[in-house]
Amino acid sequence: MASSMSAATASKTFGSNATFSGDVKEAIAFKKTVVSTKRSMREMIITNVATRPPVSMPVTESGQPETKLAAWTSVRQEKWEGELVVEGEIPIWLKWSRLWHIGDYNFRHLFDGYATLVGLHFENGKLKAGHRQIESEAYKAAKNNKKLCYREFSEAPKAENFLSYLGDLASLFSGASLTDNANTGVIKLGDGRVVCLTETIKGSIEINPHTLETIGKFEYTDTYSGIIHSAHPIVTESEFLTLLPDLIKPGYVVVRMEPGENERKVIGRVDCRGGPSPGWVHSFPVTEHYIIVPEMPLRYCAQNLLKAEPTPLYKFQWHPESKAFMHVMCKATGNIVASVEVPLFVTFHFINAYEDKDEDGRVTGIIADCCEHNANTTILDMLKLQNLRSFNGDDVLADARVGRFTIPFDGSPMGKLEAALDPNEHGKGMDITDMLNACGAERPCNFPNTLTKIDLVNKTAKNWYDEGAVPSEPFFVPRPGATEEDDGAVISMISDKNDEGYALLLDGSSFEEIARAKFPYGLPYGLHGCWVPMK
Ligand SMILES: CC(=O)/C=C/C=C(C)/C=C/C1=C(C)CCCC1(C)C
Ligand SMILES: CC(/C=C/C=O)=C\C=C\C=O
Ligand SMILES: [Fe+2]
Repeated sequence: MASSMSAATASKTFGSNATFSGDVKEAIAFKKTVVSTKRSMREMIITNVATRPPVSMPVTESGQPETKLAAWTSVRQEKWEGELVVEGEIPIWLKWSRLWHIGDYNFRHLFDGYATLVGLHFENGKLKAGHRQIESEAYKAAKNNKKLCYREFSEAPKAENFLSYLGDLASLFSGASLTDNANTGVIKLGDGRVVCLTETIKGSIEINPHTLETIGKFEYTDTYSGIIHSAHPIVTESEFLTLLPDLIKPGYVVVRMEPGENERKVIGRVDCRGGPSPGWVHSFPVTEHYIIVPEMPLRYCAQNLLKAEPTPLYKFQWHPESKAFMHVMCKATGNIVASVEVPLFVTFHFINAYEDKDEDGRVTGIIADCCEHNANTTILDMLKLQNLRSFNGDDVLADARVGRFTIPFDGSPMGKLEAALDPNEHGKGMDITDMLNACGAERPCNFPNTLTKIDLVNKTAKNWYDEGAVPSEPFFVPRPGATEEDDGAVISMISDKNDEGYALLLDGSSFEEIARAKFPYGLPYGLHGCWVPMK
């Protein structure tokens, strides 16, 4: 990619020596050939898989059996640990997976589900793996009461009467009724603490990356009283940067937190240029000197936040009349150095951003790339579990592209948004990216089903595809001593046909398969993860 590496990627490093403890008494160990590499076959010991409870096969509205992809099902037990052997030298890999139902309660959307952490640890040729539920208040309350007790992404407990609705209103604005279900991402702070996040601020939960145990709520000690933040802060060894959407006075507060601290300090503020509320900021990009604040016309909606039943766009509303903008804030001063109108867009994930310079080295503008859904909000509906489970061969995934924003610094009122490469290179599917590597599409499909490596200089892509399988977010791990940006391994967790699943390793450069290691059972689709270097 013709750009500086993002801080988030640069912070992923190698480590070693993570251990998982297993309950030997309960363990049901058996030998099974599970790892195939191009060179050898190896053995794995799996623990506790026999505790898998029976699961009934879900059916679609028309009564047809649904897909046997574990991706769209619940994880089958709260906890599992096991070990298998591969060649390699990769540290703990934390990755998300989901519990879609609790008791009889079934969630509706991919962005719902109680958080399960999945850890992969490759060390000296051995792969240890495990998963464990995060003990959020929302999860514990749902488990104890056998019903939803907090407002989740697409679901809310139903108010029993008008008075309790009024109480709900108050508790919404205080944040008390919102979930702390940290099901979206996991970050390693510069001081080594590992925190799981979602878009509610109270859903920041510290975990032990070795055991995957929940340590407790990550408390911010500043006085900021807002309730939501971006799901993807930018985290480096030296700082944590995030955006706090202001729903009262539409805008965004940009904050920074130092390693070892729990206090976010304000860098600056951006007022929205459109209304009636700030645009959804699932993620945002930064460059060396600037923080880029996107103002997307898919905006938070206070009325929808209050509804118990899902609306077509959940907690959001599409406001094309409010237009779309990109703002650029100087990291050092908090001043806004550019604010341009751009074509309408829909994105969850920014990929990267860099400063464009003239011959004298002066910054002339910003280039920012994202996974862009052609300003089409139907992607949110597509990600309903019922839609994902009922794939019947029709090509229903809406087209997406690498959207490249150009934000000039010369005072022009308009910026540009164009495809950075021909979307046919990646099957016109594009999301869930780790810089160069993302998920693309092999049509027909209803969800991104390939791993794709995008080359934004030559405007080409290399694709990996396994018929019927759904890959999770690819993770690039550089080889120690690498000088080329793609010298390393790409790892993804694959949900395979027939309820199976495996960890996949691709060569970062050729994108050829190096190894795969089968899990004892398929795991539900996970969103984001991170590397935790071991001491
Ligand atoms: C793209 C993606 O993964 C989005 C996840 C979004 C989440 C988890 C949003 C969560 C929210 C709540 C749980 C309640 C309040 C509103 C909102 C921020 C939408
Ligand atoms: C799964 C996903 C977003 C995850 C957010 O964190 C987006 C899928 C988009 C499909 O094209
Ligand atoms: Fe995300």
